[in-house]
Amino acid sequence: MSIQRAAVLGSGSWGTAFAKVLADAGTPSVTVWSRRPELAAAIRDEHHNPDYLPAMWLPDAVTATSDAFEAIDGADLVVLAVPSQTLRANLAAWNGAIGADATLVSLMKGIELDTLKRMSEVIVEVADVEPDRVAVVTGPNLAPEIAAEQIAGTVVACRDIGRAELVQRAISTRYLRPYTNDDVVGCELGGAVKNAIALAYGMASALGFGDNTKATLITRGLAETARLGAALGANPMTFAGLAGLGDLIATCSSPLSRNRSFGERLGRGETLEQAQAATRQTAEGVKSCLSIRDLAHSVGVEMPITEQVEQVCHEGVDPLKALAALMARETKPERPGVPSSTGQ
Ligand SMILES: NC(=O)C1=CN([C@@H]2O[C@H](COP(=O)(O)OP(=O)(O)OC[C@H]3O[C@@H](n4cnc5c(N)ncnc54)[C@H](OP(=O)(O)O)[C@@H]3O)[C@@H](O)[C@H]2O)C=CC1
Ligand SMILES: O=C(CO)COP(=O)(O)O
Repeated sequence: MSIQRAAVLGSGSWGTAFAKVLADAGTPSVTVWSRRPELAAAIRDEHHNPDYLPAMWLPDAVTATSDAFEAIDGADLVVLAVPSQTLRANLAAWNGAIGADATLVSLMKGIELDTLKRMSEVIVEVADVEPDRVAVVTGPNLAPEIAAEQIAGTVVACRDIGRAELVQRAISTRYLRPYTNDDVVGCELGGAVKNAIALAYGMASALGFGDNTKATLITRGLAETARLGAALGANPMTFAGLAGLGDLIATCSSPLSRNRSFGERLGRGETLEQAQAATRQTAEGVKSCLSIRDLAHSVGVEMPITEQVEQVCHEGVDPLKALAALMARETKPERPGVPSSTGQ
């Protein structure tokens, strides 16, 4: 069995690059939904997206429309690529359009404000589908690099491994190698939390801190991600994989990352409003640091880096003071609760 017709809902950087991946992997028909008719026309008629990925040319199998119902009609794969905080309203507007057997794929890396739900949970609730029908694609996948066909790995997470394999086949190309995983919780948390950590990394980088600082942020950022994951039932090994460490490294170290770049702006002294005004694309960590912090509190988990990122973004705390606050925390074992090594 293979995917014959895919709908990609969202024509930003990742939605558009993902449409190319699907077509390059052999999907005969890929329809992108763009909320702006002029952008849908550019993708459909000129085979490129001048606003997000002007250097990328799309295969003939990719077309576009500004009518979401037209995109979804008959699709056996429905890919969601809108900002995390608008997903609920977007999906509600498309209610009833998604076919009874279609597989739904989330590309989004955020946690919903207020409900504290992961994106797959929002999809299950609003589209009223079984969790087994929802897959998550996540990993070190900066859209401009994928668009340029630079080699990368990714993860397709789904509770139903047969469905994960279906999506795996649908996006397997000479430049993208997908692995399956049944740990949806861990994969989604890895993708969401790395955005908050990349904001911290960007701040530290703009403040002139060096590689020791950056390595510490990455490593301790992963530690707090894994702590949250453990409390929410994720497999700890997921965080050592592409959806955890892999994505965290790519996002923190790349100047292409919107989250890291946003953090750099804050580190240079811009206010949240100034940084937002200068940024057109989605930096998910800016809002998700709030929901991740609240999610951690709800299960009694400490996430000091995420908490300080929230303080800088939403309470106007000076990034240098946030770093000082992290350093002033009580000293503790590297892995609290894990028995000491008995090796000599
Ligand atoms: N870019 C990347 O490298 C990667 C991104 N992701 C994740 O994918 C998700 C989508 O990101 P990405 O494509 O990069 O984001 P972009 O910011 O590049 O694009 C956002 C898209 O969503 C649309 N949009 C904005 N607001 C709304 C709304 N209220 N209702 C409906 N559509 C809206 C935009 O339309 P318009 O152009 O009209 O504003 C645009 O098509 C995010 O969760 C991100 O974390 C995951 C992996 C890689
Ligand atoms: O998720 C991404 C890479 O895997 C993209 O990161 P940014 O949203 O920070 O650009």
